[in-house]
Amino acid sequence: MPRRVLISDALSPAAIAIFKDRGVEVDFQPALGKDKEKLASIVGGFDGLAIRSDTKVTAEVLEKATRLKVIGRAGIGVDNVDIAAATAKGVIVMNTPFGNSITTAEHAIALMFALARQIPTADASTQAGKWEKKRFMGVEITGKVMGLIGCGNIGSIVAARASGLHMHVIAYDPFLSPERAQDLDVEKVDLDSLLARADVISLHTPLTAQTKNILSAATLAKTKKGVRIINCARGGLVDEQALRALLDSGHVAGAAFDVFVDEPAKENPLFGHPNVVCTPHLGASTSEAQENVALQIAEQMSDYLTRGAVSNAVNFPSITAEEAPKLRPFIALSEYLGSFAGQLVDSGVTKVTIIYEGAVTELKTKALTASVIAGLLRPMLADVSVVSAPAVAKERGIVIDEVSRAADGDYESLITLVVETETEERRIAGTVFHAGKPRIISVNTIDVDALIAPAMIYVSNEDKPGFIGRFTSMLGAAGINIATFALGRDREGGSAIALVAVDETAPETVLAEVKRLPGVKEVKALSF
Ligand SMILES: NC(=O)C1=CN([C@@H]2O[C@H](COP(=O)(O)OP(=O)(O)OC[C@H]3O[C@@H](n4cnc5c(N)ncnc54)[C@H](O)[C@@H]3O)[C@@H](O)[C@H]2O)C=CC1
Ligand SMILES: O=C(O)CCC(=O)C(=O)O
Repeated sequence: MPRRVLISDALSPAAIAIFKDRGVEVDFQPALGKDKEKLASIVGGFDGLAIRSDTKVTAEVLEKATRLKVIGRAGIGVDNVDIAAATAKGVIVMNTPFGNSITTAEHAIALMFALARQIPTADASTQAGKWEKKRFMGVEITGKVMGLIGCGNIGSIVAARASGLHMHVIAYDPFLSPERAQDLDVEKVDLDSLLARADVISLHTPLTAQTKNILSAATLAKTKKGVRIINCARGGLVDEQALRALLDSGHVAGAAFDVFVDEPAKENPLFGHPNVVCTPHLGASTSEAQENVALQIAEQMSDYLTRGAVSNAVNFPSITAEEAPKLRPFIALSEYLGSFAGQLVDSGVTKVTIIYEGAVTELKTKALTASVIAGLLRPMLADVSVVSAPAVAKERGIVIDEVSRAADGDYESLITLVVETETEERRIAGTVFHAGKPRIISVNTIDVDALIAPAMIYVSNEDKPGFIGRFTSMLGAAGINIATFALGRDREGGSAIALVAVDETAPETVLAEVKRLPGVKEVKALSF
């Protein structure tokens, strides 16, 4: 079935051609994001949803998105997507972290000049025929201190532009390393120093619990008199009421805001002040940036939907289109190992250790670990997916340990899964041979060599003569055809296992009969 993508915001039409070239069907409805009900009513028909900031992908929308595999945000901030709900549904959320950074940094600089020279009000006054030269006395930018709160992609571009304007740039960003600060020619400072020293403060952080109201009444009170404040990042970083009070008192000389606590902002505490300049979330709105992000998101989404490549996902590790085919058989193996263990354990899983050995360690083991966990949890939770599994496991307090080491045996690549529950430990190992077929090569440290089949029977028994004959006759008498039969034992007369592929699932009654055979310790029907 062809993959279908819904574009529900005003993305550059350049995206459409990319989707079509890659064989993905597109429905372009640029105003749909503003109509929550209509979006929810049609989203169920699509594998991908491409958005900007108007579309709010809430848990309610995701509830209806029964076929959705990927949400692509043509831009940076993904705060209009309920990531936790998307992850829980196994939907990948990807963004384009760099495509609009330059444009947004340029907007911050444009707003700084608009404030310094009062360009919007001077323009309105001049065009009204007033010629008020005395009213619009500005300030020079050269030699002033630019204080950046957040110095990531956009903040560092603003830093470079501000340095070019002969400003002295200081930055407060706990995650900015001293080396990076030095490379950027930025002085790393604490927040209080920034507040005390900056002539212009520009915010460039995401909105998080730590950054919400980072400029509050208390911190704004520590700013230098005459400071100008620019917010091109996210509404909510600045307490708008507190800022208005300081604009009214004259402590803050000007504020330029592109983003607001409530958007679209129809009313706002900052509106109407003569020293305030506002734009309607235009930071990313240049034709260059919009083309960049539209092309990039269309490529990323198509690559995921048609080739399994994952890039710039906020809820899954990246996998390139070249890696995807190499990973695929190991993803299958990982899911089988997890599923095998999940079908064997009877009580709550407490810890999962996955040991990667040999060539497989070169692959994206995070994706393999997610696949193991998905396989493990699926027998208990039907809806779990590779994307949601790690979060679900964490929610349930399952400890996940990943170990990578050099090959130490007969296999080029080996994955061993150890699952601990309150009462037992299970250990299952597998590999992928050159033909790409996953195989189970040991169960509870007993060597075996079994291909995986949709229906299997696992038996653990004492290694005594007569068991195999009785077991196979029992299956034959029940009309169950054996496809393949793999045996293993730890030593003569010790513990043995059988992994039998059958053409149809063995009924409980047959399993109960097998269980009654002398020396049988455990019997399970497995399905993959
Ligand atoms: N107005 C618009 O149209 C646009 C707005 N944006 C927004 O701009 C913001 C910045 O984007 P990028 O630079 O690409 O993000 P980024 O992730 O590259 O940089 C964010 C920086 O904030 C820092 N940070 C995080 N918590 C902090 C804290 N508590 N205090 C100080 N610094 C902290 C991080 O260490 C990081 O260096 C985002 O919120 C994004 O959504 C992005 C594009 C367009
Ligand atoms: O798409 C837009 O216009 C908004 C861009 C934005 O805020 C972002 O990329 O974080």
